[in-house]
Amino acid sequence: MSGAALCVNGVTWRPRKKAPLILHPTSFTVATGRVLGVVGPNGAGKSTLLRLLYRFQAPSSGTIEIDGANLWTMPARLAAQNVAAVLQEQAAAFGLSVREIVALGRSPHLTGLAKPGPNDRLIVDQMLDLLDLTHLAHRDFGTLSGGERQRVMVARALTQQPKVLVLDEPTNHLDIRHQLEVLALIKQLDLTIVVSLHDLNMAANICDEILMLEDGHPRGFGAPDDLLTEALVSNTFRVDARRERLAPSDAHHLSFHLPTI
Ligand SMILES: Nc1ncnc2c1ncn2[C@@H]1O[C@H](COP(=O)(O)OP(=O)(O)OP(=O)(O)O)[C@@H](O)[C@H]1O
Repeated sequence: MSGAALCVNGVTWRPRKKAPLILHPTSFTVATGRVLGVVGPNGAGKSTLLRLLYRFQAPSSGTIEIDGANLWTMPARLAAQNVAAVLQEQAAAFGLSVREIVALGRSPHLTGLAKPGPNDRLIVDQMLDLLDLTHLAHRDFGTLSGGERQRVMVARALTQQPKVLVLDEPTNHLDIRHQLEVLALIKQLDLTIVVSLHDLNMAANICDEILMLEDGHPRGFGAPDDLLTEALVSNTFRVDARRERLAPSDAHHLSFHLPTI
């Protein structure tokens, strides 16, 4: 797998013509293999932006390019070879096993009515192993816990071998161990990644750049240490944010308190 440059130029989104904008003009570039974190309070527009990136809803204006190719004018199959997504809410896939769900990730790579070949099966096995799912391969997806389902969806997205991986709150439902594993995986993947996260310390830890959204407006873009200042975090989230350095790593750590009146 290898990443691609993602270039977002002035995208906006509104649910219908003449409705107020939910996402105001937003532009940024993610270089090949970098991890962009999208953060902001509830209702800031994080999922709305992500939906434009995995071709679920079209931008009302602006363009999204992957290595210079317009994501929204390329054929759907090509788009699916370029971008995979892991979403917060997964439709229950009744009757399908874990292995069958993960194997669905190969669909954009199969031509016509072609059946999966040995290479496709090998990729599925590798991703089941990577996400610690081999022992669950034959279980009905509908019987899994929330965290197990989340790992299946990450495995399916990786089986798609995309260039850009979009993850909406990927650590929801995961216990601490599996959170750390999914975050370590995100850090180590040779892909371009856009991930929305509520935990700002987690975002600072795994992201190369952060985009801060508030009320559908981009409020800042930059390296975590530069962007996540006490002032920006306090103003955007309406809290008192303190930033200190942790020993012995010397990494920044944010803590939050309700403002005293
Ligand atoms: N189809 C729609 N029609 C009208 N409003 C919408 C639609 N989709 C989203 N919104 C509104 O747009 C705003 C942004 O929603 P979005 O889900 O993108 O926020 P978010 O930053 O992902 O929030 P959260 O952290 O709570 O998941 C919210 O106020 C939401 O109610």
